[in-house]
Amino acid sequence: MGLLWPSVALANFYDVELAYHVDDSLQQSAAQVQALPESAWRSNGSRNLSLGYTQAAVWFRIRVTSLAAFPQEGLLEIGYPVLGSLRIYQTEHLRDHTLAPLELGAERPFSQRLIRHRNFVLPLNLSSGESTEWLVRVETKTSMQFPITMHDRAVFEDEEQSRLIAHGVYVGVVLAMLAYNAYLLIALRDIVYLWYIGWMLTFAGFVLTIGGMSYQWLWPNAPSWNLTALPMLLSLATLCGVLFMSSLVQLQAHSRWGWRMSRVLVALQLTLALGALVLPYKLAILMAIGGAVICMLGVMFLAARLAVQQVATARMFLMTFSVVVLAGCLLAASKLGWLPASRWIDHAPQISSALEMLLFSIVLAARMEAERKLREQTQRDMLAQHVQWKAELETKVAERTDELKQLNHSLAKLSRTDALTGLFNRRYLEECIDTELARSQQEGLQVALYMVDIDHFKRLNDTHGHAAGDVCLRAVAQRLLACTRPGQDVLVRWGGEEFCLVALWADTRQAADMGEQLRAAVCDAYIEHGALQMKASVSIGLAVGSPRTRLEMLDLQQRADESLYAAKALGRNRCVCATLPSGLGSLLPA
Ligand SMILES: Nc1nc2c(ncn2[C@@H]2O[C@H](COP(=O)(O)OP(=O)(O)OP(=O)(O)O)[C@@H](O)[C@H]2O)c(=O)[nH]1
Repeated sequence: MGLLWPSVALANFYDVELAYHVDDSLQQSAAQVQALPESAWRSNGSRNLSLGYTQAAVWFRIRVTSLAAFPQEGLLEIGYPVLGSLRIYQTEHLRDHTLAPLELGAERPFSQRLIRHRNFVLPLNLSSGESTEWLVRVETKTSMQFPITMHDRAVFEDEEQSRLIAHGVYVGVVLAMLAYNAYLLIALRDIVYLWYIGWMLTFAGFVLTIGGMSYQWLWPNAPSWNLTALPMLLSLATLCGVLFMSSLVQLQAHSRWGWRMSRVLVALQLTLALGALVLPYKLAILMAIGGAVICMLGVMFLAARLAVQQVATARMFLMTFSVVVLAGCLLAASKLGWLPASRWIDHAPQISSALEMLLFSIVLAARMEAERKLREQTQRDMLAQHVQWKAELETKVAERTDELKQLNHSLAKLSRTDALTGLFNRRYLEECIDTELARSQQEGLQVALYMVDIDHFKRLNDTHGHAAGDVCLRAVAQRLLACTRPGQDVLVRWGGEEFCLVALWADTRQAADMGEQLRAAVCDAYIEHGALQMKASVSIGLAVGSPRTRLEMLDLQQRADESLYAAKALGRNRCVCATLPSGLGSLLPA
């Protein structure tokens, strides 16, 4: 710290008196001012006079007496670099009218300065006990502040090194933060970094301009721009600050009216920034300061509201922003004389804004981290949701598949079943033929194929009605089914009043016995339909053989058909077997 802030005790080698006189007419000459009585001069004992904004010319009288016991090489520093026009006279030279006054000021090019420094610095060499007096006429559009310091030249140069290091550190921090955030802006494409960069640039520009550094280093030959830049940079910095805060805390998402209010503040600052180009400096800077104060209060109010609503970034913003506000208050208190002057306080804008930039970077990093965590959590939630949905979908698909299977099964069953009798249909028999052929061959059994036809069914239908016919069909089907061996014989409704049975037997006799059983089962008992009692009989054509192929099976079926015709021709209610040695003939009488 000793390096940056060396002691100023050497200033005590000089006795400095400062007084001022206000020339409202703007016409008084240096000689007239010098001739003024002592009562025309005012002084409050301070070396830092602040007279606010004035149209008048103010004459400052500086008396310096060396207290040192040896000759002193000194420098007089007027520490307010934005003063517009200074005309400096050394009183002992006033009688010599050939000597022109020294002209300085922010309205003149930087190159006119005696010593190239952001403040106005004059060399002042005094021998032991020697006194000198200076008259400085100041006219300025800025506030009339006149802080003076007498320095020992060696100490001043030493201190200047420290100041340059401090400025260098500040500019270095700003540049590093700019580069870092420009990288983040490009990498993350998050607009908040653009406003942050804008705020850093304009705020650092404002701090450097008010400290005279911009004029010295950036635009030394543009004195009028220097005055325009100050209010403009202040308004632009405030504008970027509002946009940064609004984007950082996602104001639009959290508070509609807060967001609208921030847009109003932005519009105000934009107007003020453009106004700085055309308005007189005094009006522009006062409006810019007013606008900045309004925005600062507005932004803190909005951040505080969101902080109360537990918005984490708003709380972080509020804490960080308080640092700058505190620095601003310290600076103001110091300028108003409420606090003793201190180099720390003089550099408060630089220190606080550098600190602010660092802290906001931490806030942005914390925000990035929070967003990363949120993104990861969202991904985890989505993954869990996805897994759950997948499981639910799989369960549903399995359920639907089961239902479809059952439906298919039912459909298949339906497509193979006769709706009236409940027996299998002809299609089912088609499907079974291969199995039956294979089984007969494996087990060495003969295939017996029975074609069963109800006798005079048309007459029954015509006599008792179609419904009675249906009842008869169902009863015959059940009686035939009762004669079959479950799981072995295949009985189907062939069509109309006709049935077909395929059964495997060891020999023709067994097959013929079954034919007789079928015939007898049908005609043995009445079929009842309400009060009606019907008698039914069937004719059966039987063919027995050992078919190996579907074609041979078809042949067997044709022979059974022929037997059926024969049974009908022989008088019905009988079973005729095609393979009996006696050829087509009645097995049993009706
Ligand atoms: N009620 C009813 N009648 C049917 C059904 N399918 C066919 N029929 C009738 O069955 C009768 C068959 O008559 P036919 O082919 O002349 O035979 P049939 O009268 O039994 O004479 P034979 O066979 O020579 O003894 C027709 O009248 C058909 O309308 C059915 O599902 N229900």
